[in-house]
Amino acid sequence: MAFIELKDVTYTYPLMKEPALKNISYTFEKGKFYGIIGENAGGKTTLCNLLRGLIPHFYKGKLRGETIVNGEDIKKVNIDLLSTQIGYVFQNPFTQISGVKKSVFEEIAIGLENLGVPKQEIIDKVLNIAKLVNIEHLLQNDPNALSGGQRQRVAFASVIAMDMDAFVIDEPTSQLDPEGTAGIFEIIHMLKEQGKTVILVEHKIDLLAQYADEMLVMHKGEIIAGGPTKEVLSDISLMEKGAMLPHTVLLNHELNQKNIYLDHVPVTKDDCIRQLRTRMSS
Ligand SMILES: Nc1ncnc2c1ncn2[C@@H]1O[C@H](COP(=O)(O)OP(=O)(O)OP(=O)(O)O)[C@@H](O)[C@H]1O
Repeated sequence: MAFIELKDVTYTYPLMKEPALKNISYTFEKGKFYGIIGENAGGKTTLCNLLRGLIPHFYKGKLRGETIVNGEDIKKVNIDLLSTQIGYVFQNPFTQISGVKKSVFEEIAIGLENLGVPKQEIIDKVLNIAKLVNIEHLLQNDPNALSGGQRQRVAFASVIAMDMDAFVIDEPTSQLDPEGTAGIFEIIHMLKEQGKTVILVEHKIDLLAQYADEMLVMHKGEIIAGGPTKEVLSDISLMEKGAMLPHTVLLNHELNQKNIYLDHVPVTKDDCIRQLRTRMSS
């Protein structure tokens, strides 16, 4: 079932000549996990701003085409209502932290309080999420005195605490080490298992390849490839347009140069190992 439909959308920020998004058409279905990749300044964050309704409700500029959310044109959708349906984890965790709360606990609880959730339910939810995101030990700390990685976890926790239908998440692991990154991916995967729609901008392509149902590749404001993850990431030519591809796809390419061919292009490590084992034992 379609959740967000983009129909030939072109968007130009105020005072800019070049559009940041060009002729974008794509359908995001309910309950799927979408990964967005592409070169720097390719338009990924701008696409997130559109999906979350910040374009056109917050960012003005020139917008052409249609964005349909749950069957309704986004121009007519109430942005406050939308913010209770689609959670947005911003790229910069410093933007997300409210700056007005004295403890991490209060920071995570802020959205739930605004929704009028009963006090005991708020406490249970915050403790639960803090455990999931591994920030229990920070709950009494000042949110403004956290490291970048800690802020990123708190920002992420405060959004997923809201238990929305969909999440637009822009580079949630940029400040995290491999262990922290793997933890965030596990939680995102869990959200998907709960039937949530997840749209994730991320540079860590090997993890995206493992979890995402569909991938979109952006280049100069356009979606140059979009569809099932395996199909999209098998296309080695995307590297010429600045897209990072999984290491296994690069390895497969090297093997092909030496006339060694696997059954299909492996986009995950497990698939690659399986295929190599089969080949070596035959
Ligand atoms: N608020 C803004 N006002 C004017 N131009 C902007 C604004 N935000 C982004 N842009 C421009 O829009 C284009 C797309 O930027 P965007 O941040 O969406 O790309 P991105 O793919 O998310 O990049 P990155 O990977 O570096 O985060 C860039 O040319 C950028 O300079």
